Amino acid sequence: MSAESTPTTGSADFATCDLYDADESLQSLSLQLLNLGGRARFTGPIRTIRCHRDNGLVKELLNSPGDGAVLVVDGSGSLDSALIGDMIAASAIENGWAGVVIHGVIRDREQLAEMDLGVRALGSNPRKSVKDGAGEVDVPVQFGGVSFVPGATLWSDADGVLVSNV
Ligand SMILES: O=C([O-])CC(=O)C(=O)O
Repeated sequence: MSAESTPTTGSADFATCDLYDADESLQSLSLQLLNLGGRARFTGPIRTIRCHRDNGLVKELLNSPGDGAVLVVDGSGSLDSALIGDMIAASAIENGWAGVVIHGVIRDREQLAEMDLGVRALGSNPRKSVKDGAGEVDVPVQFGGVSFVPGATLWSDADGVLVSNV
């Protein structure tokens, strides 16, 4: 299977191992983000947010049309407050987002595990974030040795996360 022949949105049938074998230039995330959503395999074009313990922008963006995109949130790796929970995840599903990859934590872990959304994060914390809206949308972000550029494609499954180069 090649990356070119793989559907690029939604919960398509692919294997990240096969994609990597077909194209070793793909970026692979070594950071072991947990698979916490009910959709374990997801892919789509990347949108991004950079924020720190403030999920105002995350809530706003996931409440707008996702068109099959994956939102990558660089929460600077903070374990101190959740960047999404079940309400924000529900609005992401309603708005057609494929998934959310978070360098940070979530809450409502049991509920997210049952929801049809890809969710990867460092873990969970019941403490919520503030909603002042501080941060940046659709800027390139980096973590775990991977550069996440808006418009690049992300694939996530049980084995890990791959990102195309743009
Ligand atoms: O509102 C938040 O900050 C997170 C949350 O609990 C939810 O999405 O349900």
